Amino acid sequence: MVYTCHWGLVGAGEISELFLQDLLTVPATRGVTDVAHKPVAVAARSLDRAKTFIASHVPDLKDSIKAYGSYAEIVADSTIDVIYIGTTQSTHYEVALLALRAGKNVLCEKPFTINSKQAEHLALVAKEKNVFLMEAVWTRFFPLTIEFEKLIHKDMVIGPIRRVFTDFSVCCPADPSFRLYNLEAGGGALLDLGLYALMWMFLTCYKHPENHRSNPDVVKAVSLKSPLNVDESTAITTLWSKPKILCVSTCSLMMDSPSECVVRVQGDKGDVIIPIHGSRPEKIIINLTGEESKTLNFPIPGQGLFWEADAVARDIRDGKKVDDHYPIQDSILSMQIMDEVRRQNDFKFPDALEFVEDY
Ligand SMILES: NC(=O)C1=CN([C@@H]2O[C@H](COP(=O)(O)OP(=O)(O)OC[C@H]3O[C@@H](n4cnc5c(N)ncnc54)[C@H](OP(=O)(O)O)[C@@H]3O)[C@@H](O)[C@H]2O)C=CC1
Ligand SMILES: O=C1OC[C@@H](O)[C@H](O)[C@H]1O
Repeated sequence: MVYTCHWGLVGAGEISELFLQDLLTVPATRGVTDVAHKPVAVAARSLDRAKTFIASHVPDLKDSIKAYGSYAEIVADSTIDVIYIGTTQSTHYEVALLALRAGKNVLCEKPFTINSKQAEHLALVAKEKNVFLMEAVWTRFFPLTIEFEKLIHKDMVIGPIRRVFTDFSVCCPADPSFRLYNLEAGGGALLDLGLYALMWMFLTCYKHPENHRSNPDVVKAVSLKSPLNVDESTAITTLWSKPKILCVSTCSLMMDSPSECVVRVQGDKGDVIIPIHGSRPEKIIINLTGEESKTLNFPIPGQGLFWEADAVARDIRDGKKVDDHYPIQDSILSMQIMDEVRRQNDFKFPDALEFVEDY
């Protein structure tokens, strides 16, 4: 039997539109037959904005998707199984608390929060309320990513891993009206883009079978600040002593990632490379010493946000409170590493953003 997951979308911005379009694609087009999705409602900070969002992006559904003019209203809607938070990161903590306290399951856009204390608090509230909580790091759920993990860890195609380079950079207009250059919106390269570079580090080093999900032994980082006070470029070196891997992860708002390679994993027998296509990689290249280069293709039939939505639907169907593939503990560690990078570089957000309730 097909399980249909009922979604409520919070925030009527860019990513909510892409997420909504992906919820509406037919699951069978990506080979999925066990779960389906139904968007039930969209909330914005004004009713007009929510209505305009629905009417302009999904005019055919304007009578079947509800519009709410406040986030408090949507989290009280009993027909919704899970709330998707697509607001700016400056608000994730506050909006997720609102939804969790209303007893709702939550999928919250990346970066999960501003700091790790907020992330820990959300995990605690989700546990108390016995609801599901996950950070929406969509790329983790791509078939490409799952194959990448299998190739390097299970199949060990390149033998023992020695060194890893990961990057995610996007050339952005240096303008505070753009959220990535705006400190008040939780901007900067690290939280928004560095998170992807750290994701590949997590998959390669943290999830290495010999690492047993231990923290890195060393985290050393340098950041270049913009006059607007956000980090424009950051480089993070991590050392993982159990599998004996050195990893360099970089991010920048000043230039795009080199298209030929955002991830390079070097092992004794060769390299595994992922070239980038925006934030939606579609190829894995395997270069083994003395052999012809091999390219594996993973076309994305849509935006690619539906794979994380499918995983959430299965988790909710099965009564899980944490996703096995991306447990909340990994989001907390990711935020802890970013806290440490910011501490080493004296990079603080305004107090109102760093705020954590006593818990
Ligand atoms: N997974 C992915 O590929 C991507 C993820 N993201 C993540 O999604 C989130 C939103 O990004 P994006 O959609 O590009 O951003 P937008 O600026 O397009 O939308 C952000 C939304 O946040 C809401 N919001 C609530 N409070 C505030 C506030 N105080 N200031 C500004 N906006 C507020 C607004 O909602 P309202 O409509 O209610 O007014 C607005 O629609 C970010 O955390 C980003 O990192 C972004 C791009 C890609
Ligand atoms: O998550 C993201 O991925 C793509 C980027 O362009 C965007 O700014 C970021 O939020």
